[in-house]
Amino acid sequence: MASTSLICDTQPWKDLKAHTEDIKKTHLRDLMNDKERCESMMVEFDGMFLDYSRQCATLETIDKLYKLAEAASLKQQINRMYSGEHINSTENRSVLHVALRAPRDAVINSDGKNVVPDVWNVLDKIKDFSEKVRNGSWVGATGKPLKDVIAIGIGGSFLGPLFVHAALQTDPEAVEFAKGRQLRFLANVDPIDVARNIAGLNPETTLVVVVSKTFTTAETMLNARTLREWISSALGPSAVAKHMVAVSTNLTLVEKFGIDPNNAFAFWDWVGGRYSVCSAVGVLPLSLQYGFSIVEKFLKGASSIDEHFRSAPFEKNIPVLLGLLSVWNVSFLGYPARAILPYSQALEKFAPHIQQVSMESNGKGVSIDGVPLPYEAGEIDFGEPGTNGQHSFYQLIHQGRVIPCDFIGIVKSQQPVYLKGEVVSNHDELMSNFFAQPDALAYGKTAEQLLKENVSQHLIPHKLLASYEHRVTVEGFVWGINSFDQWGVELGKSLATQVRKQLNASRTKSEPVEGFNFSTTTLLTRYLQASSDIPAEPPTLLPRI
Ligand SMILES: O=P(O)(O)OC[C@H]1O[C@](O)(CO)[C@@H](O)[C@@H]1O
Repeated sequence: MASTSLICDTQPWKDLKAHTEDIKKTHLRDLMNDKERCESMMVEFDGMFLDYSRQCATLETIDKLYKLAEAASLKQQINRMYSGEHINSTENRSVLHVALRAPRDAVINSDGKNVVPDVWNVLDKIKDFSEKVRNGSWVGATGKPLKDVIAIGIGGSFLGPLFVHAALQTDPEAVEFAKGRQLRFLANVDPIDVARNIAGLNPETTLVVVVSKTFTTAETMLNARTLREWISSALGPSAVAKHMVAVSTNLTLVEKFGIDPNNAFAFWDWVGGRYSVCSAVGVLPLSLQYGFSIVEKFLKGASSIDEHFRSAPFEKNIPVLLGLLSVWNVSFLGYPARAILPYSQALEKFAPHIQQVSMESNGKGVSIDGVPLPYEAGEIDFGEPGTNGQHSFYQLIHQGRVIPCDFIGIVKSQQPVYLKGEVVSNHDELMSNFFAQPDALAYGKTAEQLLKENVSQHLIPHKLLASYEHRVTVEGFVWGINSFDQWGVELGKSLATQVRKQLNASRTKSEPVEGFNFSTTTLLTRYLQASSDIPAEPPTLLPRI
């Protein structure tokens, strides 16, 4: 395609538009009776089993979607990503999170340089450091082992690591490695989050990891200063060297903050924040909690999907199929939302993480060349683990609106329970719901007959993660947008800077609120008035719980 042309001007897009009318006349119940169709809508790779037969699509739809992919040069776009081209053109950067989990001997170039050795240097450094902390050869300022970790970070410097931590918390092997240790995440600038994080912790035995790609994010830096004060007021300023380390691409600012660059773990501008869980962003805190060997397994799983995404033909390529179906649902069937429904409590933080990966990536109104899009891109992602969601928002999906759902099932529970006298194990009970709900949605009242279907096979978080990352990429490539920048978010940040300046000026010099619209001026003024009697407290006076 020419650089300013849009995918909606291509014949495959127009064909799909026309085809939508036929599909709308078809009931999913009838589509589900076509065994041949259903069989061809099941794909398996390395322990993952995808069944997309409950999508409102026929084999003809899928064929037309492949043609759309061709028109969007999807294969070439994927190749460009893997070969380190600057596909994040607005920021003039490669997009190479796949290099973070590549095997040691892989070659992945960015700007003519193989980045894999750099990746492994950092991984080796993390392995070494986390082992020292875990075995007590790296101790705190008073000689005590550091058994608790607070990771400070927000957005991509928080959600991915939190998702993996939540998934590992009940994994029997990981639990053994984590004995006697705690990992907490401090994200919100709300002082309540600080209070909750330090509750019950002793600075003497706490290691703080400041995680920020830019090392400029206002919330993270204030939280970092707050915990620096918490440590130095208790143990003296020199204790910071033993109790604070950093993960960042900006090592200059790390040093300026007062963290020894030797205790900083680097990553690179070719890693987007929301794609950074496999960099030191996730690997460091998780290795401190569970040991590097557990985290390495995670990287290997993601790498397996990376290879699959790069090389599998589209009809067997799980992220490509997921991406094309999402485009179909959003841009052709007009369904703006998507529910992510893992039937696994261990995946409780998966939907919030994917929310950022997907919505910050593809929530765009212009094409990569700056042309306003005459079609919707991105979707509203939300979700909860089953069965909890069933008792919350499922009713609307059953009878209110059509919302495409990702049902994610796990074959083996991390913590199997089978009570004597019960008909099924607790996990079977969970999975009964997993099998029932998609059919209840597809068929209405005939769900009972379909409970016997075996939809899912073994599924593990690292593969799930990489598959979803690549799905977002596929959608972005087809929609012709840049999935790797986030200018909307940047606008919010600069407006917050203006507000911060105003609050400071009003509080310290009684300057009136100016330069904002009527509504914001009113609200700011009222806020300043109502909070004027709150005394300034040094961070050391934060409540100790
Ligand atoms: O890691 P940093 O630089 O602190 O940024 C945190 C988050 O802020 C954003 O830039 C915008 O919210 C995200 O993309 C990023 O994950």
